[in-house]
Amino acid sequence: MQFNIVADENMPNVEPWFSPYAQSIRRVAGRTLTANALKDADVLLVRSITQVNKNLLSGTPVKFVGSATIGTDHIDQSFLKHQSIPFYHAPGCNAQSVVDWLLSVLCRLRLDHELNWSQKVVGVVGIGHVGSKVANRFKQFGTKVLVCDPVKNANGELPEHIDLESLLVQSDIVCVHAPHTRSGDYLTHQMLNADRLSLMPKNSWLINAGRGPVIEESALLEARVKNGLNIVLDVWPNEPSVSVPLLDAVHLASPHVAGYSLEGKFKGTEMLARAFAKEFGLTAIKSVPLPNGVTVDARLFEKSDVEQWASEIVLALYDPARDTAVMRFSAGNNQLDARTFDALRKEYPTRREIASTTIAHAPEVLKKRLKMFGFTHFK
Ligand SMILES: NC(=O)C1=CN([C@@H]2O[C@H](COP(=O)(O)OP(=O)(O)OC[C@H]3O[C@@H](n4cnc5c(N)ncnc54)[C@H](O)[C@@H]3O)[C@@H](O)[C@H]2O)C=CC1
Ligand SMILES: O=C(O)C(=O)[C@H](O)COP(=O)(O)O
Repeated sequence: MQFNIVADENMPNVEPWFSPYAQSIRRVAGRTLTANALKDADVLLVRSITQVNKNLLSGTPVKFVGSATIGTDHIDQSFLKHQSIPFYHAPGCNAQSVVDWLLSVLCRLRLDHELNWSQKVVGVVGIGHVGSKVANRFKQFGTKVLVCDPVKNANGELPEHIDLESLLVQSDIVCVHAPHTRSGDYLTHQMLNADRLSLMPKNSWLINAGRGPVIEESALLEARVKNGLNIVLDVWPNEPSVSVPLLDAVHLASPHVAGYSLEGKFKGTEMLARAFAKEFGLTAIKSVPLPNGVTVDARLFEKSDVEQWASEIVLALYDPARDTAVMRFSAGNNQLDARTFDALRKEYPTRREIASTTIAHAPEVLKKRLKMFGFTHFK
């Protein structure tokens, strides 16, 4: 059986993974996709910017939907289930990318704001694929970590869970890795509102790489002014638009790219291809190899302080200060508009993960520090 496949234009490797089963592969702009563009489609492959629901799929022959993402808040899964359309996403595909993004953020804050983050109390909200890796990485540095995940706790999976309010009161740095949900017992829509943010210690830090609407924009701005809250955002309350007052209020900004490592993107497509092959009883191709990772010469970043030296090396892979500057430069008077936000993501430069990177000429003391960040290749 051969399929007509419609895939988001920003998904890598669709051709090598899907061409063995494809009558056609058509690339489309995910944000503006309409039912009309799916009138002959058997398979729909999307990213987070396509709302997949009754409006999009009614009257189309689509019989498989895949999203090369961790998050699923753009998918009406109950509609798909009701229509018996199999749906797969890519749990965990870019979790390591988000961890690496966070480490770069912390290194930038260490250098620019002397934030000695590894000695602080860090609260992690949402302990799934991303949050659990984040918590474990902090523990490598000996950091005290508090965790909040009421869903896992209710299932008896997270005995160390503390409630959100206690976590906010006790943490110097809060990292949000929760999904965006609008229903259920533990909905996260605007979960971080003015009352909750007011619980955070003065001048503490809030970092969100989960979903934007988990935090209320007006509450963030108020907490910045009233409580000196320091803010880092990869995801935005009204994404894809970003208001200039909010962009001005944050210390570091990026256009929803925490998950954008090459490794994460490759894995997302691969997971969908394997799920697709299994669903239709087909044989998946073996692999699409990743390009070789990069080598960084430690001597180019030498500093007398080993923590600073390691930070400079992490920032050589990815520096969120660059994204911050690009977003500010690209914004108009009142907002960074949706089209510009999407363009920044579409044209995003290739980023490699820490674990794919080789460090050359690092002395033992530096190697020891770099291993804490997840570097494993040295020469
Ligand atoms: N910025 C980016 O580029 C990326 C963002 N994401 C976002 O990060 C989110 C987390 O990713 P994963 O860890 O892979 O997802 P996951 O589904 O593995 O874990 C999410 C965790 O959040 C927990 N959770 C649900 N409601 C909660 C609440 N009210 N309070 C605290 N925790 C709650 C769940 O129980 C679950 O353990 C995704 O849903 C996605 O929206 C994911 C990848 C990249
Ligand atoms: O996987 C997720 O969930 C994410 O947030 C992705 O990194 C979002 O990337 P796009 O699908 O919007 O390209």
